[in-house]
Amino acid sequence: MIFPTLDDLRAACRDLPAGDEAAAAAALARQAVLTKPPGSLGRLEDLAVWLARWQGRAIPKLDRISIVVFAGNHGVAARGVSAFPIDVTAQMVANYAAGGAGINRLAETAGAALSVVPLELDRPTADFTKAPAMDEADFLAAVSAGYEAVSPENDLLAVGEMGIGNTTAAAALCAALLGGGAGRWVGRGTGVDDHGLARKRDAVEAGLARHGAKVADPLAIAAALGGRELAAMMGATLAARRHGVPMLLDGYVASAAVLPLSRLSTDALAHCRAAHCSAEPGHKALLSALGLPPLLDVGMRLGEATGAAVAMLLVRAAVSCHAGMATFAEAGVAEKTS
Ligand SMILES: Cc1cc2ncn([C@H]3O[C@H](COP(=O)(O)O)[C@@H](O)[C@H]3O)c2cc1C
Ligand SMILES: O=C(O)c1cccnc1
Repeated sequence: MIFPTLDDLRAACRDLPAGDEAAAAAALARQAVLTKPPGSLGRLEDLAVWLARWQGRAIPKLDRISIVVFAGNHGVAARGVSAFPIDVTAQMVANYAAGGAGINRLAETAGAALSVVPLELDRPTADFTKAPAMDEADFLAAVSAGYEAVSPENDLLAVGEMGIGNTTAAAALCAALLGGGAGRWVGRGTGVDDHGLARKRDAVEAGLARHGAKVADPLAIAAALGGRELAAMMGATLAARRHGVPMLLDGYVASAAVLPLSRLSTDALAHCRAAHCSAEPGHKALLSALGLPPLLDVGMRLGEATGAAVAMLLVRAAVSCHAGMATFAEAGVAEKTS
């Protein structure tokens, strides 16, 4: 296990490696001489420079793109906070293996290798309204599993999740670490009705009442209110940073999972871009708290890294232009005069 103690994990969150400034500068310089008015490719230009910085290459490549989906089960689901039964988590893991889920199709479309990591599905976390969702050992095992799922060889990574009840865990994390009350962070998830929404709000409020005193310690909050798949996404995001792998953040749940990391170290998510803004209403405020404007806003609210997979198409477009366009000199095109 890569993090046997919380202190090991805390140490790994300090002194995070910076990106490659020279590669980023070279990419920026190249953008300035490609045959287009400066800045005319908008955020595609930023994506090319961002990839260059974290890959350490002036001309980034996208030969190895990976998507890892972590699955976990939640004790709080027993409180009627999801529109679907808890068994759906394991059933969807089988669906991933059979190739029938949304992320199977979108990973293939994006040219990404998909792997799925189920995390003790037959042992749901504790109901966080009654006890911490995970004890320290459970939490560290999940963070370690996430860290170990990331290969340093990746050119680009996204992580996603499957876990019935996890939009309630995500809302509880946001409410604890960002404030504003349960109502600001709770949404309909898989599509709960008004009664379900009220049960979610009650659960989040009960979780805050029980564990809110731990807010000074983001890792304690992640263990008390989160879930195994959220902890694993946090571990994977830390691994990507330490290995210099650029990453696309998926939806509300994936973004909430990395919030504790950003509370531990202000620039911990410098290697990340937000793929999209989920239709889950708290996501917009969460992304703004993380300082990460979304690339897309197309009403998706599926999780599974599906939003990130769609944004990979935009990243591929960015690299195709950056690597393949002619410069003014190469094409004999006159440069800007005023
Ligand atoms: C068939 C199905 C496939 C999914 N794939 C992702 N989710 C998404 O919905 C769940 C969170 O919503 P809630 O908090 O309301 O349970 C997570 O599993 C998430 O990944 C799914 C949900 C369902 C039902
Ligand atoms: O945006 C998400 O991550 C999300 C939204 C609804 C259900 N599951 C995940």
